[in-house]
Amino acid sequence: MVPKVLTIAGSAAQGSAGIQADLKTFQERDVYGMAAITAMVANNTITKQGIFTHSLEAVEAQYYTAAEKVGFDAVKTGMLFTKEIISLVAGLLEKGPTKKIVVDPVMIGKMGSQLLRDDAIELMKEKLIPLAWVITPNLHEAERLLECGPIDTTAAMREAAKQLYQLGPEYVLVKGGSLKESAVDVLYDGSTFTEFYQERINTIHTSGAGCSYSAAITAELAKNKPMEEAVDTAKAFVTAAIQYPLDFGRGIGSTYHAAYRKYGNEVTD
Ligand SMILES: Nc1ncnc2c1ncn2[C@@H]1O[C@H](COP(=O)(O)OP(=O)(O)O)[C@@H](O)[C@H]1O
Ligand SMILES: Cc1ncc(COP(=O)(O)OP(=O)(O)O)c(N)n1
Repeated sequence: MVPKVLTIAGSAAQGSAGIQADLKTFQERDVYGMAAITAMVANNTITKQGIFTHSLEAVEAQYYTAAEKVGFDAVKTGMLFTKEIISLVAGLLEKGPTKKIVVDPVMIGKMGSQLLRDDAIELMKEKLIPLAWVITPNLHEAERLLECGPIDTTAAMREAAKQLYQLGPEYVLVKGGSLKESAVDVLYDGSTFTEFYQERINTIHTSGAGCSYSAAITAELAKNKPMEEAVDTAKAFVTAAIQYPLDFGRGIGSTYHAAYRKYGNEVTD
């Protein structure tokens, strides 16, 4: 039986991020993907149509449909948007079938949408992050969670990972996609740091990188891969997706989810 995974996240109508990125990634990584949609984001770099949330009842109903009919071996959360949705999702996952919970604390999209309300950050720290197997903040998200100044070196990322670990997850993965020199991510398990290094690829078309990375980690965890191996595979997957991006000719384009399958992970200049 193929491993089964659920994403609880927002829909990104333009296709590069959110639920759309998660499901494409799950398919590429050969796991059975399911989705409970929290909100619909109808924004891109050209047009801003808005964000439309689902009711709590609708989010819960989707969760139970996936959990009861199919079940899941790992789950990830993405855009949760409000305190109310965070509270609901934390309650569901606390009683859920697996501890393999990947929390991507999505806050602001690269196209400028606010995907988590400011007044929801505290609850995310209190209720959701302590349930996580791994959290995957980017540098901005780590700064907001810790209410600290700029995290812009690998030394600062290590310190941030240590402090975030105090919130209760089993692992912290701080993503350095916005570092100037290189794209290094730092994994911390409470005692050991592991760095995942990649030279910076010169492109603006990285929309969906974070979602696809955490979705790939979720897929590998569902296959019972240990955390380091899961992150290593996911890093190769997302690196290929960034190296062969989709440029739609207007604004920021998308990471390409099929790239790892088609071209492997040989990064060329
Ligand atoms: N230009 C780039 N070149 C290579 N890797 C990148 C680049 N931008 C982001 N990454 C990698 O993509 C993954 C997602 O990181 P990041 O872009 O920081 O997340 P988010 O999309 O949540 O902001 C990380 O592994 C990061 O190191
Ligand atoms: C609906 C929705 N969810 C999450 C994101 C953020 O995606 P991410 O891959 O972390 O980053 P960018 O897409 O902003 O590069 C999103 N944009 N939309």
